[in-house]
Amino acid sequence: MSEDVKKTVFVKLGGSAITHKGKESQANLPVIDLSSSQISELYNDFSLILAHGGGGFAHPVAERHNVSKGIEKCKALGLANTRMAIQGLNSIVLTSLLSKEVPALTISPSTCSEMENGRFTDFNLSPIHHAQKLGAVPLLHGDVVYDSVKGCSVASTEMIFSYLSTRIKPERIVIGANVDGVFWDNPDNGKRELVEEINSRNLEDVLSAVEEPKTSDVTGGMRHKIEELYNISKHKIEIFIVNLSKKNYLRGAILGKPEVGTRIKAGE
Ligand SMILES: Nc1ncnc2c1ncn2[C@@H]1O[C@H](COP(=O)(O)OP(=O)(O)OP(=O)(O)O)[C@@H](O)[C@H]1O
Ligand SMILES: C=C(C)CCOP(=O)(O)O
Repeated sequence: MSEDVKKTVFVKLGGSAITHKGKESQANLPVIDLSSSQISELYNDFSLILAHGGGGFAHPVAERHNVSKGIEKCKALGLANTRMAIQGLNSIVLTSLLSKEVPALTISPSTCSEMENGRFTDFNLSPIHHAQKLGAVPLLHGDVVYDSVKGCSVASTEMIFSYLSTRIKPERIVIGANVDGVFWDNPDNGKRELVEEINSRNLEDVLSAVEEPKTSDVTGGMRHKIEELYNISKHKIEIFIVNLSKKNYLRGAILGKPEVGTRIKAGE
């Protein structure tokens, strides 16, 4: 397929799936490998921009060092420790992708972006474009970024996607997690039911069904994810949350036809 007809798809490998989030620094290697295999089948047909979250590697370290409160609280050592934790996970994800012959190139947002009070004000896209020009697949990750007000801020993958999506305009965004999508409790039958689509009619109800994170999560867990993604979907970008632990769910979502998952679609 020629470069100009390839559709851009952003893919997040969520920390809830690629790590054991309740334990510190434990990667879920089978899920990482399963994701890498599906990416390996598809990366030639799409212009993929990959990213991964912090999971049980970065979130506990960031929390311990109060990184979200800025440099006065966390000091350079807290910032450095958190970046080391995310880089540790990045190296595991990269090893898996390369083992499946996906030419992934890590681009750390902390080296090419800037924030102001927790929102991106600048993100140099050249490293992403250069990687793509060379036939490589950019691999970003949640990170700790220089902040002109707080000194440093934690940037979630969803915040990164939000900023990038107004500039790169992906066809769709796929968020992989350890759940089939977003659930709500059905009071009629007492069961948890998958929300097939989050839209303007049910957004508030869905948000009230979201539970507070049970493990360390400095970026706000599922609630933050839904809020950021809902805002991105206002730009007519298709968004799916799918389960990375299930065979071929990621593949289906990248192709735009997820077997099971939650679609986020503003405006209806
Ligand atoms: N209503 C809900 N439906 C589905 N999952 C929910 C709900 N409420 C809370 N959750 C939790 O949200 C978690 C996924 O969100 P989380 O932010 O941990 O994912 P992630 O993006 O993969 O993680 P990371 O930020 O580390 O990359 C699930 O493991 C689940 O426990
Ligand atoms: C905790 C850090 C450094 C990254 C958080 O990124 P996320 O897991 O995508 O929210």
